[in-house]
Amino acid sequence: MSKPVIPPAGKSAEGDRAVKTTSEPVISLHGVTASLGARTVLRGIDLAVGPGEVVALLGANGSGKSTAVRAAVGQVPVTGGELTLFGTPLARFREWRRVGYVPQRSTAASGVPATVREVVSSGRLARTRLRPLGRADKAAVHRALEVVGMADRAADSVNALSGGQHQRVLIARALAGEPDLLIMDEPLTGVDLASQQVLADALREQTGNGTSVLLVLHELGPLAPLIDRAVVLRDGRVERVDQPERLHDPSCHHPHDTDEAETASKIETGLLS
Ligand SMILES: Nc1ncnc2c1ncn2[C@@H]1O[C@H](COP(=O)(O)OP(=O)(O)OP(=O)(O)O)[C@@H](O)[C@H]1O
Repeated sequence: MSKPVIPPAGKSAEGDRAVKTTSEPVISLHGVTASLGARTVLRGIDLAVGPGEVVALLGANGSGKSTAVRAAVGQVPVTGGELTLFGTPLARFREWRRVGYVPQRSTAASGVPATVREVVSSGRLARTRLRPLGRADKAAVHRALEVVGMADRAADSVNALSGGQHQRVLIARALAGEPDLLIMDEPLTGVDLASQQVLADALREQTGNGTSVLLVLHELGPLAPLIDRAVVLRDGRVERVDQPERLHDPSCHHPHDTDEAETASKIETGLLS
């Protein structure tokens, strides 16, 4: 199998677009099935994210979005179909430093009094192994903290943060690893609108450098312009795939085009039925 082409940091937008159309997906699910307990949750998911692409997983509560991304990072066993990361079947994939994962609303606190900087630094572990953080590692940690607007809280205990601030720290931890693929499960939950815009700007910068993003969302919000494709799940299957940027482009709308407006609004909520 040929090696995937990942554009280097600082690559031009034109170059990224060219790579998008020609390279193999950084993540690919084909007919993927998965069960939780006795319940079949994924019933044959097809999904692919190319280099530099941003794909949103939408759908009603319980449609299988979290299960799909958890399967992609090996947290839920796949019972059928094919799942590859960077062209390698999941079972043989070892390059986890290339993947940044932000789980669904969880806390950065562990009972152990860690500082914000320590938690974000742990995002470099897969790169540094057990070596102390070098200058480049510290710079990446600082930059990730700045990107999410938490640099001034670096020395604070994570136990002293609000829910939305925890979320920003977890996003910074994923960004600190400078991943080629960022997988985020509802990163906007509990994050105020201004911070959502900060995250949108951060993601735009990451994707400009060639990072691919797969994220679970309930609302596109400020991320809408970044999203190349919205994959809507329903009852463990892909119900439809849309291009929200086109749907949100006012030039694409006609005042009387109520069907399209209605579809756009349903995609916005992820409750397309
Ligand atoms: N541990 C579990 N055991 C059995 N069933 C589960 C388990 N966790 C989740 N489920 C079920 O799997 C289905 C899909 O859950 P999942 O969390 O993937 O949905 P989701 O689309 O991410 O939902 P939400 O928007 O509410 O986060 C749901 O019907 C849920 O009840």
